[in-house]
Amino acid sequence: MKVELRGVRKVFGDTKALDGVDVHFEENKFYGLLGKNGAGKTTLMQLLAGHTLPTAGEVLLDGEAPFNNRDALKRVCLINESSNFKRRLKVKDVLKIASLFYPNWSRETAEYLMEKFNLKPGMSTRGLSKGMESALGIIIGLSARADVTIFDEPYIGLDASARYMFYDLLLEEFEEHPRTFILSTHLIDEVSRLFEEVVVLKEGEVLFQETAELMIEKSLKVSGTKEKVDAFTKGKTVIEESEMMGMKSALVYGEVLQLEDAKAFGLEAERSSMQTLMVHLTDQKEEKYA
Ligand SMILES: Nc1ncnc2c1ncn2[C@@H]1O[C@H](COP(=O)(O)OP(=O)(O)OP(=O)(O)O)[C@@H](O)[C@H]1O
Repeated sequence: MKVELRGVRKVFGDTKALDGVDVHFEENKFYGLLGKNGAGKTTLMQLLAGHTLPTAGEVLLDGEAPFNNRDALKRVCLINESSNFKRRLKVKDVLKIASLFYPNWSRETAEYLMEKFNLKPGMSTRGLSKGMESALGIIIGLSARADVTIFDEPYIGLDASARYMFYDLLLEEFEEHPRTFILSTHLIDEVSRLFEEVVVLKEGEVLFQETAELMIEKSLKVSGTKEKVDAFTKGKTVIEESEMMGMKSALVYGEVLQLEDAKAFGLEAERSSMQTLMVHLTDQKEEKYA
């Protein structure tokens, strides 16, 4: 399923949640949707899932708007931060309802994941802990096998080992039953190995859309004497630097840079993590590194 937003604006009162967003998501690719708090990630995902209408512009799933479009919505599954199952239902009833809505629903996957997350069919949704609620959301998201599967920080309350199990399950599902995954998270380094492509939002706009590999190859953290670091970084875009007693380190971003080039300068050099890059790129006042 081809997914795109064209010139999308979404305004809430005086707040521009999205402001002229053009972005596309290809079939069967794994995307990270990143940005600081309030950047517009949830708004974008809700537009894709047809939960709301854009103020201007178009949201298109295979050329059709998802809002009020039952056929399109059956092919998209959005799992939120905490799905908040407010009604008094049993876990098995929630799964039954989901299975009736999503045409590609996999009962085997649901059963397998229930075991993995230790959820029992007879449990009442009211009595679930935050982590169990998140697990139930994840079970629905993966068992639905929707062409476009979107997770908006779905791990609230899950401990580290359950989160890593979730990432492994995502990878397993992606390999065995490819579909488009869009995952929004602030725990970037935990999951960045899964991303093929990254869409970064900043203040309601797309800062960039890039392959994860290229994003990392465009970063270089160098350290050494101030003199050598300054000589190496001259003419390059430094997004973060620090100095102490004549020694300096700098994070450079923007063009594909080789570790060997920095080492030939007598510097220590390494790639940045995606999380560190995101912190500095989205904190920049001007987008001078594009
Ligand atoms: N229903 C709403 N009513 C009013 N303002 C809203 C509403 N939904 C979102 N906003 C505002 O739109 C902006 C973007 O919010 P959004 O939730 O999309 O950001 P986000 O990137 O998902 O943030 P976070 O990482 O904190 O979840 C914020 O300023 C937010 O306050």
